[in-house]
Amino acid sequence: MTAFGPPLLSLYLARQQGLTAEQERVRGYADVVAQRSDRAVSQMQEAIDTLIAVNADDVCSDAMILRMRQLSLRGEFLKAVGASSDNRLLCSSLGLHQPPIDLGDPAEITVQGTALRYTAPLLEAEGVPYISIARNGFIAMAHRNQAVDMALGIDGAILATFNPLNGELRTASGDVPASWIDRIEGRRSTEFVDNGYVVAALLSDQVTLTGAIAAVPLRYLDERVRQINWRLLPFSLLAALILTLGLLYLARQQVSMASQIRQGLRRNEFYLEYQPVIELATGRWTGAEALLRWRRRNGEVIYPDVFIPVAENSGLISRLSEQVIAIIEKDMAQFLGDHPLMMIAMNFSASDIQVDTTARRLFDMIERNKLGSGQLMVELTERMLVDPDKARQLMGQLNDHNIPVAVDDFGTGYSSLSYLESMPFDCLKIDRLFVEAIDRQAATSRVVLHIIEMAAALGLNVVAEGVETEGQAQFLREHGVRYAQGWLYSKSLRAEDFIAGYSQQLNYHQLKQ
Ligand SMILES: Nc1nc2c(ncn2[C@@H]2O[C@@H]3COP(=O)(O)O[C@H]4[C@@H](O)[C@H](n5cnc6c(=O)[nH]c(N)nc65)O[C@@H]4COP(=O)(O)O[C@H]3[C@H]2O)c(=O)[nH]1
Repeated sequence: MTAFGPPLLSLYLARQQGLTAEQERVRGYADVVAQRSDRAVSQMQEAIDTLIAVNADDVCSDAMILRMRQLSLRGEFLKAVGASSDNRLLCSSLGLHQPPIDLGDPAEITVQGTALRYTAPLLEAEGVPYISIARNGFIAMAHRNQAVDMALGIDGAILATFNPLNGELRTASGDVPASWIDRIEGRRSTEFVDNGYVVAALLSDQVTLTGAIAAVPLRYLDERVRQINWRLLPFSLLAALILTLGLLYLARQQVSMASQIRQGLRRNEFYLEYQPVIELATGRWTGAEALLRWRRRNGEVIYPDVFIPVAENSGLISRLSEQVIAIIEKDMAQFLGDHPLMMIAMNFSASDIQVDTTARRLFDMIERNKLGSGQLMVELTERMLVDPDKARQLMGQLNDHNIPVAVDDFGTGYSSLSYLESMPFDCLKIDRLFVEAIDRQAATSRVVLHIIEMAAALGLNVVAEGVETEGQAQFLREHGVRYAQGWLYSKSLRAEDFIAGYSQQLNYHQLKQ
């Protein structure tokens, strides 16, 4: 499934890249339209300025008409230049108009007094409307569609100009929905996809206030995306291959770690360390948590966070749990017999809840060594309680054998108070995360108080995990927590070091009394 990621991503990227490129292209066309429109207007303005500057008494004299002809030939957009009065064309570069041609009312008159017409007729016979601007008795005309009359070689492309002040279309080479003009909304330019077209609309910032629009049918975008896709395909296939190989490698690693665990079990490479649990009020050692370690032949020590998940996924965890029980028996049976108030806690995994072989091994071991009630404790994490019926059944069996049960890493899972209430726990272990927060005055530090209150309400013993500072210990003591473990007191110790350490602290406390 993951291998589909790169090709899908490349399809998405091709579409995005294609759209950006197509929008740039369409924007370029709109730019050209605006520039042509500006050039036409500035040529018309210049022609009018030239005629005004002559300051002729007779604006339609032969000399003036000759001048008009010269001017109209000069600019590529100009079609005619003339003199007008009272909305009538008196004469132009085409000659004297007898009678004068009626121009009709202007469509707009600018603040400078320039009259604009978008449909001014020049010669009725031609029947082609011209745009014109008129000022101070002179008029200049250009072909109305000149700005948008370009051979783009794109079937179905639309070019248009509009008046940004009132949103009216001036010239267009196809159907332009009014909504395209509205989309500019106070911006200088915008690009979008609408109604089957990639559209660009912009305002000219040159001589005149002109809006320009260019639109190209979407099928050209699809073509572009196809081209980009072909270019990206080799890379996406390569990425898919690398990803697949990476996943295969990880899977093989898992498989090979599983076979190494099997080998480790055969070679007795696993051992336990014991982290003392102390009574917060006195500092006395009351027991320990057994933590599994794996020392490989090359001397490398591997921690449970690495190998426990692999053992769980490959069905090896029960064999590990059995080994833990066997090691506790070897390391601690004698010690526990000699110190009936000491307790060792071991971690159960999720599958130890599903099948009761681990529990039965534990009962046998306790019986064989005649260990006292509560000398072995089992820790279950909240996440293991997803099957509450199985969990309750196991806890019932453990209680019958006087084995207390602790809920481990409390607060990191999803248990609610009511959920916790329905499970016969004896002890609650506060996760290191909440203990760490005590010193930092973070919002999480308030959570620890709720956890303590909850445990008190349910009559549970509380052990705080990961205590590293005297400040944390003080806080926990003040709030009624009885037990703790953490580096403030001791890291986890090999069995012989734990036993030696226990004797030392016992002597210390006896001397103190
Ligand atoms: N930073 C800090 N860490 C502290 C401190 N005090 C203790 N720790 C570490 O916190 C972890 C406590 O064990 P856990 O919450 O039961 O969490 C355990 C437990 O869930 C699991 N585990 C360990 N041994 C076994 C085992 O025999 N069977 C199973 N199923 N799981 C085990 O692996 C987890 C990790 O164990 P470890 O790596 O040994 O890590 C241990 C311990 O070394 C402290 O003051 N500061």
